[in-house]
Amino acid sequence: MFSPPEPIYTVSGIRAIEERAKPQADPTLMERAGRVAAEEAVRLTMDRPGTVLIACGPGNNGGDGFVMARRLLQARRPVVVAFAGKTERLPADARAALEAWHEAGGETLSELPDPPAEGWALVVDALFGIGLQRPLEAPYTNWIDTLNALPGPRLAIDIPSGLDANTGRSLGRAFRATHTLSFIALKPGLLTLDGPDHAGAVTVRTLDVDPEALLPAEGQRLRPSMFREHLVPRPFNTHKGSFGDAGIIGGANGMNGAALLAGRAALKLGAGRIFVGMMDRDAPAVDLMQPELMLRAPAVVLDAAGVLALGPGLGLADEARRMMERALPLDIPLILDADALNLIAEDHRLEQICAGRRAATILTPHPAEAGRLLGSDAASVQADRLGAAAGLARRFNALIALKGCGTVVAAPDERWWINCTGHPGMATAGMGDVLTGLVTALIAQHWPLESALIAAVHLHGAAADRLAREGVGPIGLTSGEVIDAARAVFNAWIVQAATPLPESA
Ligand SMILES: NC(=O)C1=CN([C@@H]2O[C@H](COP(=O)(O)OP(=O)(O)OC[C@H]3O[C@@H](n4cnc5c(N)ncnc54)[C@H](OP(=O)(O)O)[C@@H]3O)[C@@H](O)[C@H]2O)[C@@H](O)CC1
Ligand SMILES: [K+]
Repeated sequence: MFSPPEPIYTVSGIRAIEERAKPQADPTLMERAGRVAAEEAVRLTMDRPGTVLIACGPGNNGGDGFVMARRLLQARRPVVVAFAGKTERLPADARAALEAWHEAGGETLSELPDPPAEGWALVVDALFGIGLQRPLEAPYTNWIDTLNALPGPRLAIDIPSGLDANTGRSLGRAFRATHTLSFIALKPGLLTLDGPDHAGAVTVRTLDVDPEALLPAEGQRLRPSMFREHLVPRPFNTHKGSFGDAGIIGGANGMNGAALLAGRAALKLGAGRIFVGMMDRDAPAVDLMQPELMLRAPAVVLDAAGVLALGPGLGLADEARRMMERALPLDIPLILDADALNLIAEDHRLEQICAGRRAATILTPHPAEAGRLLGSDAASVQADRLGAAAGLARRFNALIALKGCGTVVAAPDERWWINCTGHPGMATAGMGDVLTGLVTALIAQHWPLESALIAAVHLHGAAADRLAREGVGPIGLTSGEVIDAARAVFNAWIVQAATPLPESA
């Protein structure tokens, strides 16, 4: 549960580590990679006797495949190698690996063979790794289509072929793995955008290299250990005033529910008092499902809140714009989502006030909102989620949570994290409002902003994961259900955090 955060490196980072590790590496990194890949193949085929198919490509990813094949052959596992490249164009290490495979008695085919009657025990993709430069074309796309159509377990070596290791974008076509064995460290592309749909279960083998000793982590996979120090039981001698005054402003006509969901999430994650300012003058005066919430006029909430979230169902009317003009200069932390972001995107003056704020700001855009803020569009944001999140963090001097598959959190000082909790059932109405409420609650309870955002993002997904495990969703999951589950997961974390670590940890 509290395992350390895992470093993530982009391709240039991995290359830099490789350069530094290579001179001392004996056996070579490729030898090590092929060996651990063979071990993984043995593990995956423990109860599946039969032949392993390895598809090898024109670079060092293919070289890993040749070493793997040799190791499996030496372990008396039947293995077939298909090589989609030219021997004379292979890089030196990969060519040596191919020669060693031939010397060990192995053969290479130049086309993918038909599967045996009983099917392949395992299909291995060693076509392309982090050296992929451009969208794949025929014949590689045909190879990948054929491999993807094969039943049974499919193992990708380092990264599924066709996936951009930096962005997670499928370039033309990408291998769909059930398992990915990645070397040295995680790459962002495994964790965000199309990555999780293609990588399956990801395992990292460091190849006896300590990446962080050679290059500080560029990013990190989000883990509860990063905010463990704040997961502490409440002292007995406290009262509701000890846990902060959270304000939520939104809930325009037709969107009352968005503000209520955010308020309920803030309540159930422990904020002391929650003021919900409804933009809709005809909104109910009380949330009958959650009468603990104090529904007030938005102007009252502006004055009452120690931390303020603007956006859930805020709308784009002039009153909403005026509310933003009053809220942005306040000297309290602000969480901006949904229409608060859209208003900033369409009003240069609001944008400037927001970027120049002295107090802390958090923006939680989805890709379309991020696109509007950056003056681009959702597709451009998705083409480089890390870059978009980092760009927004710099532009607004704010913490950013760019939502979507593999939410990217970015800080203005260039640090970033990728979250891996959550599932597609979360793509439903109100889910962003709940996240807003969770972040607001933690800040109300005096968590440092960065920890609050990271914890809320992780918790949001972990709550949905817990529900899915219990049979609630993924499809049809509602955001209201996530609120109750978030409360349960959060309290469980606090109990676990108080449990002493075993001696060996
Ligand atoms: N880093 C490490 O520490 C370690 C790395 N190791 C392994 O090395 C892998 C990286 O190897 P790599 O650099 O040779 O790149 P790789 O992915 O095999 O592809 C390059 C080849 O593909 C070609 N090519 C590219 N795009 C193409 C396209 N769209 N369509 C067609 N061709 C395309 C490109 O040709 P070109 O672009 O020049 O035409 C070149 O021939 C890494 O993922 C890991 O598995 C481990 O051995 C040990 C530790
Ligand atoms: K691969």
